Amino acid sequence: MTHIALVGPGAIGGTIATWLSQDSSHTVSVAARTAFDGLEVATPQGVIRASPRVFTRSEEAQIAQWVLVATKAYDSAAAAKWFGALCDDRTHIAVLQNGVEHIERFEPYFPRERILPVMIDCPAERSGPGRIRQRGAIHMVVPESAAGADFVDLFRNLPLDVSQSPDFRTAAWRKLCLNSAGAVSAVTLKPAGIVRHQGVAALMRDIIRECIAVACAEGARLDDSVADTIIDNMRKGPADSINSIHADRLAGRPMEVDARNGVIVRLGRKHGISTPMNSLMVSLLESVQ
Ligand SMILES: NC(=O)C1=CN([C@@H]2O[C@H](COP(=O)(O)OP(=O)(O)OC[C@H]3O[C@@H](n4cnc5c(N)ncnc54)[C@H](OP(=O)(O)O)[C@@H]3O)[C@@H](O)[C@H]2O)C=CC1
Ligand SMILES: CC(C)(CO)C(=O)C(=O)O
Repeated sequence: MTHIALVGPGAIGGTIATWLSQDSSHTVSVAARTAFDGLEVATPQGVIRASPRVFTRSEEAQIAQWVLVATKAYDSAAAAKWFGALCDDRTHIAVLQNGVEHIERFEPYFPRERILPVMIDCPAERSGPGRIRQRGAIHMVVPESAAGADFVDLFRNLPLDVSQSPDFRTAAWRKLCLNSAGAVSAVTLKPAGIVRHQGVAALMRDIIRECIAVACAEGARLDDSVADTIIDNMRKGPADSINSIHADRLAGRPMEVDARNGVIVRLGRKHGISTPMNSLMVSLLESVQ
């Protein structure tokens, strides 16, 4: 029996906690900021439900073997406040967030060697506390390592695609390419179908190409064809899909501007790569925060 604690039961955290709860060889508990009754996720395979133990105070927490953090990047310091109550010296932390700085966000609070970064690709939208629509398949990639193998094993009985990669850096940057373009939806308040406008697709391609240039300077292995592949896939996807930074703006929450576009500008500057389109997205989104 593996005890897994999930911190941040929103669109991603709620979906993953509900899936993990379908496997009776785990006990799943949830550290929440806002209390709720039960989880219900409309998945492509049908509706799944779970009633994990939900707590909002650290006095109610128990030590877990795995702590899965799925808060927004800007809530990382607050999420880390749970670690004292959830972790002992054997606990591993898995960071299910977008961006390329999973470890950097949590190493001020936890031993670096027990932090596992997770690239998660899963379009999920929260309609209310504990109510989520999982619009597509879940893919997760972790670095090849003993902890990575353990993490993959948590999902062995579930229909999720979870794998280890010898080149996690490339997987994370490839995902950031997609997310960098998602800023356009947050700026315009238009769902994913806006990519079908030719001028917008061209703008998104430019944003992604800047991301690719910085990714390569950081050691990822991506070429310019990634931009066309991402735009083609977005065009084929559902037009009404709302990405998570767009959802944040609609809900009046802070946005992951720094984790998704700011990081491209910051690291671009470090390598002498100019990133005007990502700078523009950062300025526009910061101006409406
Ligand atoms: N949604 C998506 O489709 C995808 C999102 N991602 C990434 O996954 C990460 C999570 O995104 P997403 O699930 O959309 O975000 P949500 O805003 O839906 O969920 C975040 C959750 O974290 C909770 N939270 C915040 N602070 C704390 C805290 N201190 N303790 C406990 N819980 C806390 C929030 O509480 P409250 O309920 O009070 O708001 C909320 O339930 C982000 O990095 C995002 O970029 C990656 C792939 C796809
Ligand atoms: C674009 C998407 C849905 C892909 O998983 C995502 O990462 C997000 O909404 O933040």
